[in-house]
Amino acid sequence: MKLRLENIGKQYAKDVWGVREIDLELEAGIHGLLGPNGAGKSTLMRILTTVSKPTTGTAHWNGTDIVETPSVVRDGLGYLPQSFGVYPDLTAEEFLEYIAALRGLDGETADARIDELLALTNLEHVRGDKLRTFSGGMRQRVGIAQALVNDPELLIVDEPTVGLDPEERVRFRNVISSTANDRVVVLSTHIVPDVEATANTVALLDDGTLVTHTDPETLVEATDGKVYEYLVPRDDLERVRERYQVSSTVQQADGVSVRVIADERPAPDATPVTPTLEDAYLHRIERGGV
Ligand SMILES: Nc1ncnc2c1ncn2[C@@H]1O[C@H](COP(=O)(O)OP(=O)(O)OP(=O)(O)O)[C@@H](O)[C@H]1O
Repeated sequence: MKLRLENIGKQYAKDVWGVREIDLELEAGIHGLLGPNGAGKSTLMRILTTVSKPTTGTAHWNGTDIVETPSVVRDGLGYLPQSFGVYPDLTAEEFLEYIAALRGLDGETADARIDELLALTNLEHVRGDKLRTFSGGMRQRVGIAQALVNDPELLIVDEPTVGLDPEERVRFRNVISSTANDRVVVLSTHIVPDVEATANTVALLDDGTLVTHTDPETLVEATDGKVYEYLVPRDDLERVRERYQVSSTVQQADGVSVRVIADERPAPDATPVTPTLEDAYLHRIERGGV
């Protein structure tokens, strides 16, 4: 199972490229497509889902060109778009039955699959409830269930946790984690913890180009020795921000504790700390030339 992109570029207008020169190889597992707004994630997802054609390069799914033969992707694709419309008057079960029918599953197979998916997404207890009564997080879990109805080899999930509360976010990540067996999952997001909790690899996009594609540990290791914490007077915070990439701040009685990414110790009393994926992300995005 392999998705292979070579030199993929998408040009929207003269001098306007959504993505450029993307080389990427994705095998079974969860792959976080991470980048700030405007980095090119949606552009790349549209190409992967065959909604849009690349201007340059080639994309192959298991060796078949997806531009020439989009059906190789479409037939085995599960997709959860950013804004997932639901039918408010259907129950969760009815909605999944409807999707299963659209996907051509026979009644018996559909029933078994829907039971399985409702269990996977922790929605068994509300299977008979109308979707209008569901929270945002529950809807997203229905979204994942519908994307998995045909047991797709390629699952694409676009910004799935936006607008969810922290508890739902964790729940959703757990569901995503349990879907990765024997399929390629592409999780597009600008929320680093989503990727930290689930992804086997991270493809970092910035300004339309691929900054790096590696596993999260390697990405974090590359930031080793470059993250510091120290206390600054409140009035100095702006100066620190101008000089360094600030990963976080914590207000304290005697000033602000800042966490910065810096190639050298930013102040005599700054303590080196263990980097997180968020630190590594900021480090690479900054280096990517913001
Ligand atoms: N239809 C379009 N016409 C012109 N420019 C576009 C079009 N779609 C996207 N772009 C530009 O391409 C670049 C990448 O956009 P894209 O939507 O792929 O980024 P993104 O990473 O998905 O960001 P977001 O999270 O904000 O959707 C941006 O500079 C955007 O303005």
